[in-house]
Amino acid sequence: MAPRVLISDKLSDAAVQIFKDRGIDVDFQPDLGKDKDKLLSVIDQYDGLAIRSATKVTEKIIAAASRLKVIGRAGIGVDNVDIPKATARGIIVMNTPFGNAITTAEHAIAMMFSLARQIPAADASTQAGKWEKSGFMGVEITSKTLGLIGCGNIGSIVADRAIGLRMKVVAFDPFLTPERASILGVEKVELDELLRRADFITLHTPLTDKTRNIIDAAAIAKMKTGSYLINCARGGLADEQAVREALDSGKLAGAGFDVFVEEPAKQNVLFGAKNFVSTPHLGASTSEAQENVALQVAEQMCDYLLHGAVSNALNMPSISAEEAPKLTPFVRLAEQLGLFAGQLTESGIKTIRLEYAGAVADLNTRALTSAALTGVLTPLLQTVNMVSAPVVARERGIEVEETRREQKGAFETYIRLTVVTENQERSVAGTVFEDGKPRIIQVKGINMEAELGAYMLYITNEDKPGFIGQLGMELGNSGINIATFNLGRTAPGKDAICLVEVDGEVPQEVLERLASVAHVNQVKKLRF
Ligand SMILES: NC(=O)c1ccc[n+]([C@@H]2O[C@H](COP(=O)([O-])OP(=O)(O)OC[C@H]3O[C@@H](n4cnc5c(N)ncnc54)[C@H](O)[C@@H]3O)[C@@H](O)[C@H]2O)c1
Ligand SMILES: O=C(O)CC[C@@H](O)C(=O)O
Repeated sequence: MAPRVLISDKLSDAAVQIFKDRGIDVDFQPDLGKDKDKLLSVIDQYDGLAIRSATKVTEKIIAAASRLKVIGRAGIGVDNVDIPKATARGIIVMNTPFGNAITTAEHAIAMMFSLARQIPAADASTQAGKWEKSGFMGVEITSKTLGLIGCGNIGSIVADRAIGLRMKVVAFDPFLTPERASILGVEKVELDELLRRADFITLHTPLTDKTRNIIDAAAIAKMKTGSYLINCARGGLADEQAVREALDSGKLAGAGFDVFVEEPAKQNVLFGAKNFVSTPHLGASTSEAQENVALQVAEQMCDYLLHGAVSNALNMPSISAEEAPKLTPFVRLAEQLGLFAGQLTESGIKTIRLEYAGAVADLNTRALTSAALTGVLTPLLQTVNMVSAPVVARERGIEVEETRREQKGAFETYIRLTVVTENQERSVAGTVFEDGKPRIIQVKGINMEAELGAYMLYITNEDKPGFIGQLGMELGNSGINIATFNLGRTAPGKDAICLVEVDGEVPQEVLERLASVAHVNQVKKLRF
């Protein structure tokens, strides 16, 4: 069955076409996202949800989204998605980090000109027939200092445009390296210095605990009298009440906001203030940007739903479309190793160790580790997947270790997984042969070569004559057909391990009879 995607916000039609062309069943209901109850009632029918900012993907929506695998945000900010809850449910959240950056940077520059020349107020006055030529004295931008708070994708483009306008640009961004600042032609400064020196300040950070109200009354007090403030990033970066007071007192000569603490902003303390210019979250609203983000999100969601390729996910390492086919058999192997160890683990897990040797070490081992963790945790939790497994492991205090190395041994490439519990340490290793099928090559240090089927028996025993015959007879007498049989031992007459693939479920009473066969130490059924 083709995956089903719901587009619940106003996305460019280009996205719909991409989904259709790639064989995905798509429902385009651009206003559905605003109707929380309706969304809640239909979300369980979809594998993918494509949104902009109007759809709020809350904990409740995520809880009801039993089939959902991916949420695609056509845009940058994902503050309308409960990412921790999505992650816990194994749902990938992806965005399109570059598609609307130029457009948003241009909006910030447009705001700067609007403020410098009071264009909106002058326009309203002129169209009202007032011709107030002396009422709208402006300021020149050339040679003024622009202070960027946040110098990532959008901030850097704003810097580039501002330098083109012959402005001096200073930037406060703790993650901006001096090298990058020098490439961009901006001066990296601390916040206080920026506040003190800038004629125009523009905000380009996400809204976090650190950036909320980064422009508050105390920050405004440090700014130049007659300076300007622009916010085209997120409502809440500036304290709206404090900005209003600064506009009223003339401390700020103007402020331009595209984003508000509460959106849609039908009322706001800033409305009506002198030289306050506002737009209704239009930063990303150009046909070019909307086409870009719609195409990109649709492609990314299709790549994931159809091929498992992951790009621009906020809660999962990237797997390129090119890499996905190479990775797939190793993902299966890693998950099988995890399932194997997870089903044999009965006490609290302290550490899960992954060792990648040979060619597999050059692949995306973060994704493989996620797959292995999924396998280990599935017998305990059932609903865990590659997105949620690393978080679940962390929450449970499980230490995850990963090592990679070149391999010169018998197998060209292999993965070894070790689970350390309070009581013991158990390792299982596997490889992928040329046929693309995963094989188990070592269990607890004992070499063997076993393909895992859906129904397996794991038996540990002493290596004694007659054991195999007795085991086969017991299974045969119970009507259970053996599909494959694999043995390994430490040394003749010593510890041995037997992996038997059977054609169906083995009832409990048969397991008990097998456990009582002479020389058997342990019998456990495993499912893959
Ligand atoms: N108005 C709109 O329609 C619109 C459109 C696109 C993006 N946005 C918003 O614009 C903002 C920036 O987007 P971006 O693509 O440039 O993001 P980005 O992640 O590329 O850049 C953000 C920058 O902020 C910096 N930063 C983080 N914490 C900081 C702090 N405490 N102080 C200073 N800098 C800090 C980061 O180091 C990073 O360089 C986001 O909030 C995004 O949601 C708004
Ligand atoms: O979708 C929009 O119109 C706004 C997008 C913008 O806020 C973003 O973070 O990308």
